[in-house]
Amino acid sequence: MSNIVVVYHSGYGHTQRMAQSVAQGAGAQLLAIDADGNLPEGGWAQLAAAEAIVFGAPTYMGAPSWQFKKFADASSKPWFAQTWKDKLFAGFTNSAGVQGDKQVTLDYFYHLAMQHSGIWVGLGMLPSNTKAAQRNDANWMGAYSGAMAQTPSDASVAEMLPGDLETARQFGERVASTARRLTK
Ligand SMILES: Cc1cc2nc3c(=O)[nH]c(=O)nc-3n(C[C@H](O)[C@H](O)[C@H](O)COP(=O)(O)O)c2cc1C
Repeated sequence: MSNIVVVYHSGYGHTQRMAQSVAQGAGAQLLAIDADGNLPEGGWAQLAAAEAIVFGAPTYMGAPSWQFKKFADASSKPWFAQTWKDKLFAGFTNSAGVQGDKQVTLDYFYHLAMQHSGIWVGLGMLPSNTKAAQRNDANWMGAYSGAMAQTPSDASVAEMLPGDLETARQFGERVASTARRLTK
């Protein structure tokens, strides 16, 4: 089995639920960035050992949360030594708006992966965008560069949309199957 780590921040639990779906699909370990923007003990070693790293954060004010950015800045240490070079990378985000500037967050994850000389894995799923499309179809959000979820601002974690969570799960499967192909 591939060694995949989903490293994420979630302020209020919604992005954490999405992270759990990605991890379920990928057979990945979850690594939470805490409210102060720090990893738990052993977190950096977990990332160093990973074949694939999946970034996740809510979109706050049109970008990843500051806690994720603090983690990203702290990753300048592996960047200096290029120790994450040639790992697979992927990303996901969740926000209240259907658009809400989520793409900026995915783009940030992509650039972070490129700074680490990684290999980017996109969503790999056609959008559900016909007249017959239903909100809970896989990739109703129409994303390409990573997985997106939209959670209304007054929705609880339990009320997250099953279609978005299923999209996240399938995205995790894709990261895992790509990792298997590259490492066999
Ligand atoms: C400080 C802050 C900024 C936010 N900015 C945006 C935004 O730019 N676009 C958007 O669509 N939603 C925005 N939201 C809504 C969150 O993305 C949304 O509530 C999300 O589900 C929160 O995920 P979490 O529970 O993992 O923190 C913002 C929420 C907060 C608290």
